[in-house]
Amino acid sequence: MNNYPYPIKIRAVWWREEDKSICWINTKELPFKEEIICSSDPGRVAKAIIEMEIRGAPAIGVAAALAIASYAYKVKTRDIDSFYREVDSAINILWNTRPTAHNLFWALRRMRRKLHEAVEKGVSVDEVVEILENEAKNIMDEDIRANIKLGEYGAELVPDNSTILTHCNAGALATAAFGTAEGIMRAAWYKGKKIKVIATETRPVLQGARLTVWELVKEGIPVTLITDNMAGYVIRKGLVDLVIVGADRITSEGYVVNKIGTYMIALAAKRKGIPFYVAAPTSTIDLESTINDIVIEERNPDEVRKVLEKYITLPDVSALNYAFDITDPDLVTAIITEKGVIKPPYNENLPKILKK
Ligand SMILES: CSC[C@H]1O[C@H](OP(=O)(O)O)[C@H](O)[C@@H]1O
Repeated sequence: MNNYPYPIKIRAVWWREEDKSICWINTKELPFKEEIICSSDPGRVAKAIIEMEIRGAPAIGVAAALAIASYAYKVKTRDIDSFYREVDSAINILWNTRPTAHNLFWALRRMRRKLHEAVEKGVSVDEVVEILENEAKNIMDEDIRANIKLGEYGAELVPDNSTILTHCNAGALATAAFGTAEGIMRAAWYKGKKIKVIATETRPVLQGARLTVWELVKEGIPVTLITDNMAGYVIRKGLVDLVIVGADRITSEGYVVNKIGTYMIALAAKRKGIPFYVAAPTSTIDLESTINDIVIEERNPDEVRKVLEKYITLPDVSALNYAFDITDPDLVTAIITEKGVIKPPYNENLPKILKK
């Protein structure tokens, strides 16, 4: 299952064989505390996703799949119809955690399909449990391999001695391992390219300051932290050679849904004439969706009113908290996936690459 071509130093979520549970690093506590939590309770995993202990589109999908496989071991009934109902209700709990990342629904559809197919075949509960475990582990392993593959494709686009700006965290802490945007940085670094990274802090949850900085320091990759509102100036000043970000959903037209603030960075990159790359496994791409189907998660406004749980404004002031924004296809230089680098026109080229 393993033998990956690069060292896997950080994982966001993983399977614990001894008790068939899902484990995760609680990203809310990073960078100052590395807390590991394990559970077989889909409700507890759902809470972890909602409260962003587990976050990042691919990581959310892998976590949901592992949670279903783990819960299946704990269901007591041997009656297949009751078993189906219990596992299906667990899928619904995880389905309703966060609305934007396509990977969550992509992973849960795979688990539900395996469950349905197995029950239709009339296999025993024990056999269904094993099928679900295998599917969840495949989803996790496929994610890691996809990140490594897209990392290698992307590394070819990274000039030696270049400075990459990234937003939020699309790293090992947003995926099963290795990362997407940070996966490209890792692959380039392992291939000996002398890269530097500028990471935005990424208000309000500070994924950049807390997670991307922590990840890149652990890898020994030079990283400089900036505030979100510095991004435009450092690009204008010529300190950035290329931008690489992750994605939570990519529509059939090539609209990219990503962390709030991505759109402004894409506009600045376009104005400066530097490449703006989006790194995402194909599990992020939803060819069935258009811009009209995008749901932008609105989170608790207190995340905006506070920094690290301390109010920075009047507690009852009105506040908006959009977790994501939408970047137009014409601002995206290329979409880098495990199946290759996709160039515009995306509405034509996305289907071609996904059929490969
Ligand atoms: C590798 S995709 C990571 C993607 O997910 C993040 O959002 P969140 O931290 O709210 O889950 C962000 O949009 C990243 O680009």
